[in-house]
Formats: sequence, structure tokens, C-alpha cells
Amino acid sequence: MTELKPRVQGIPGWLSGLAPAFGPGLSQILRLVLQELNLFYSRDVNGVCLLYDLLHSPWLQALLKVYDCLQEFKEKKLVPATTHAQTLSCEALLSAHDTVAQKDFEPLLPPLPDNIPESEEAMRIVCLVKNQQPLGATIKRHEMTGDILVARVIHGGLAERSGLLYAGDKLVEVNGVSVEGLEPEQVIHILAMSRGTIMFKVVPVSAPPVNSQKMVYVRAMIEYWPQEDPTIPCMDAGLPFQKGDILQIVDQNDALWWQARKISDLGTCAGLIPSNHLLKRKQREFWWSQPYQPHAHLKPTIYKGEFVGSGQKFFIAGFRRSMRLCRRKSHLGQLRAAEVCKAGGCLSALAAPYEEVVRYQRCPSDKHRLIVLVGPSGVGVNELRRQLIELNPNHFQSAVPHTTRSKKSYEMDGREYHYVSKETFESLVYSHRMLEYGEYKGHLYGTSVDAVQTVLDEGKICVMDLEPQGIQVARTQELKPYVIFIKPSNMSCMKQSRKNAKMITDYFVDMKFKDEDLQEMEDLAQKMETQFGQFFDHVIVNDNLQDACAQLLSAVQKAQEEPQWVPATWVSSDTES
Ligand SMILES: Nc1ncnc2c1ncn2[C@@H]1O[C@H](COP(=O)(O)OP(=O)(O)OP(=O)(O)O)[C@@H](O)[C@H]1O
Repeated sequence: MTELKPRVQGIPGWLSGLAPAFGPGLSQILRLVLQELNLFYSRDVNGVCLLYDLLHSPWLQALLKVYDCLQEFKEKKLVPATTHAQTLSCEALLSAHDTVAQKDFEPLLPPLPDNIPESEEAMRIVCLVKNQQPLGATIKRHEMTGDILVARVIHGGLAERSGLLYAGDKLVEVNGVSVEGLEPEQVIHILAMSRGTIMFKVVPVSAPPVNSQKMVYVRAMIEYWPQEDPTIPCMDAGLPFQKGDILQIVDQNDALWWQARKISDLGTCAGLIPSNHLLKRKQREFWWSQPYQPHAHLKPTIYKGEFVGSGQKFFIAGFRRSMRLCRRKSHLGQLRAAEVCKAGGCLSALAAPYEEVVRYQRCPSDKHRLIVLVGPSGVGVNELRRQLIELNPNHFQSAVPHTTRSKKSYEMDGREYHYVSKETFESLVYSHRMLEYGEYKGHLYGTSVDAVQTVLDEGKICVMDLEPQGIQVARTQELKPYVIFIKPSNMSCMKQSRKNAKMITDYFVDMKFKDEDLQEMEDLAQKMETQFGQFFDHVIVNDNLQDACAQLLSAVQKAQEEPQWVPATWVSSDTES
């Protein structure tokens, strides 16, 4: 041990001064090193060689140099090289950014050789990954060249979202298989069998179509089932819809097949629907193929009698006695039937299949919209109307009807009826100022547009019931009717809810509903929906009377206060929302 000391002390001077300078961590290591060295020394003199190697190891030397530098650096106070170094560095950074941003990083392609044949076409390779969705494109065969072309790209579909396929692109290969000479069905088969990535080789169309059309919304006045239409270019791409559905037309580039979405389903990709032009053509073909038939009405329009208002706290005009039994026995005059039809009571076979619509929200200063209730006889149209008016007679009101019968002693002109001559009544009919009219016991009865306007002009909501044939006559910009269909519930519910209800008959005898009455009501409701469903803004099933009345009140409020789809012709463009 005695010999060790001078040896250790013989360690170069720089090492002996290290321990305090390195701090506790490094001095600890050095201490351990010396202890180890001691052990080696007591056993084997060659341990000194080990120490020598250790102290000369490059990593320890490097570590010590780093330490020296840091120490030196710590003691120096840093000053910028120049006074405006920060500005300079900022400018340098921006200049570097500008240089990079302005540089064209596109690869420089060699010029095309001059000897390319004229017929050579540029190709585009398109890879689409097929998932659960359809590809969203249809194909067709060019009549002259036989080429397979992309007929249309469906909006919102896979192909459209890729931005790589356009209508008019010529298909050359699918997954390496040439489509030359193939029928579209064979190509579709290849596509249907493909899984995962599908590679198309196409010759791009010279000018891809640009869809600059504005978005149009329409109400479907017909129903359409692609599955039943053999003429649709691609059945799977078809969009089925029902009467009254509001459709967003997204593409009208094709004269025969438009692309549309239902507003209830705007997140999905569009589907094919027949264009207005195509449907009109089909309607015309169908119309000419039919043997001539005089116009058949769903049910004849007979104005249903007079008000029976005794025992009420206030007077409600325009309520009628049910003429169900009378109607069954009635024979309508030829002239009247023809007039009803002329006034728009029957749907023309050539009626527009789509009606352009816009969102309309009534301004508080606007007149209220007319509320029209429609429903099969006995369903409760009058009961609901009565209950609604009773809720707030100052707010809801009926229109005072016209009649050609003479005034009774206790009646007041303009309260129960407007009493007019037959000539005056007929002139109102001929000038289309009657919304609905009919004959009862030799007298004419009807509700005029002006009578409705009188209620609306007073700032009230006019509530009237109409035969469905009258809806089209009422659908004008001035009345902006909101049509509510009162629908019977199913037979078993009706039997229960109408157990104690009585229908008012022509014989002043209230009769209980028989099963056949309920069945007739259900059948008629179905026919009404089929024929006139496109005009219904709202449907209420009248099962529980209280519930139905609450629903009616809420629907009437929504009609007046919330935005609704109405025919575009009712609204000038500056009030569209
Ligand atoms: N939800 C209901 N539950 C029970 N009874 C009802 C319900 N709705 C209506 N009624 C009753 O059914 C009968 C027929 O109703 P209402 O007279 O309103 O029918 P309507 O549709 O106006 O038919 P019509 O035009 O033939 O008179 C009335 O006695 C009425 O109180």
C-alpha cells in the first residue's frame, strides 16, 4: 500500500485536479476507478497497465475535452456577431423560404419525339379501391366506334371522389384485360368479379364536362321504382322515390337521366332518375296507348249541406252535415262534373312529373297560409277543425261559404252564408274564384277564394276542409295552402276508438260506424294517398282525438312559423332561403 501512494500520486497533474472540478458524479467515478486500481495493484502489478489504458482511452479523453469546452463557454458572455444579427437571420430565413417556394419542383420531362403517330392517344391509369360501395360510374358502348365509354360519373360516388374518371373517358383495359370488342355487360361482369384495387386504363375525354348548373329542388309528383323500369341505364344506380318526396337535382347534363338525392338523405351519393323530358315522353306514350275514357273521379264533389250550429257559444261558419249516404245515391249533373274537372279537380295524365320547390318561411308581416284539411268522409276532419277553432276562435277561423238558397229568418248574410243568385254563383265558378262547390237539394254551395282572403286579410288563420280534387285549385301564390291529410288508423284501432262515435247523416239521424263504414274509410284514404299524396304537406293519423288535435295545432304553427318547401312559383327569388 505504501508503494501505491507515490504511484497514484504519480498520476499526471491534470487528473489529480479533476475530482473537485468534475463535481460529485465524476469524482465518484474516479474514486471507484482508483479503488479498483488498488485492488489490481495488490494482486497483480499489471493492473497499472490497465489504469494506463483506461486513462488513455479515447472516449475518456473526448469526454474531458467536451467538459473543458463547456466550462470555457460557460464563463464567456455571449454577444451577437453584429448589432443587427437577428434581423439578418430573419431575412435569410425568409429569403430561403422564397427561393424554395418559387422553385418549380416538377420533374423536367424530355421533349416528345417528333415522330409520334397522329393516332397515338395519351392514356391515364386509374386505380380505385373497391369497398362496399359501388364504383359510382356507368358505362356505355359508342354506337359508331363500338368503344366502351364512361357514360356518367355518379355524384358523391367513388369514381367522382377520386377525380380521375370523367364521363366520356374511353375504357381501354380493366385489370389488365382489354375491353376491346366487349359488350358493356361483359365489362360490368369483370368489374363485379373484381375485388380490392381495380386498375382502369383510359383514354381521357378531351374536354371533361363541367357541371355549372345550379342546384334545383323538386317535389316528385309521381313515384318511381328503378327496379320496375327496364329502360334505366343502370338499375343499381337508380334512386327510388315516392310522391311528395323532395329531391335535390345535382346533375341535368343528360337529357334523359338526371342525378338526384333525397333531401332526407343528402349524405349519400346521388342516384339516377328519369328527366322531366323523359317522363313526359313516357306519359304521352302511355296516354295515347289508353282507350278513351271519360274522366273518372275518385269521388264526386258534392258540397256537403249546411251548418248545424245550435247550442254553440260562438258561431262557426262553413260546417257541413256529412253527406255520405246522400253521396252514394247522388247523380251529378254533366255540367258540374265537367266544371270540377276544368277547375283542376282531376289530375291530367300529362301533369308535370316534378314541381320545382324552394324553402319558404312566412315573414311575420305576411298573411297566414291557408290550412287545408283533407280526409275520407267520417275520419274526423270536421271534428278536428272544430276543436282547433274552439282553441282560439280569434286566431283560427273558417271561410263563410256561398249559397244560392234563400236566407232563413234567423240567418244573417255574410255570417252563415253569402246568399247569391245562381248567375252570380256561376260567374264565380267560371272565373275560377270557387275553391270547391257542389249542389245539394237543387241549390249550389261553395267556398270562394275571396271568402278565404277575407279571413286572411284580418290576420287570422283560415282553416278549411276540401275534397282532394280541390287542392290543385287552392294551390296558388295568394293562398299558399298547407295541406294536412287526416288519415284513419288501422281497422282494429278504429273499431276501438270509434266505438261510441256517430256519423251525422242526411237523415238527421246519427248512426254508429259499421265495420263497412270503417273499411270504406280506410279504402278511400288509401286511394286519396295514392292519387293526391304529392300534395300533402303533413299527415296526421286520427286515432286518439286529443293526440290528433295536439298534432294538428303543432302542424299549423309550424306551417306558419317554420320554413317549408313550396312551389318556386309562389316565391320570388329574393325571398328564397
Ligand atoms: N279520433 C276520434 N275518436 C273518436 N271519435 C272520433 C274521432 N275523430 C272523429 N270522431 C267522431 O267521428 C264522427 C265523424 O267525425 P267528423 O264528422 O269530423 O268526420 P268528417 O271527416 O268530417 O266526415 P264527414 O265529412 O262525413 O262529416 C264524429 O262523431 C266525431 O266526433
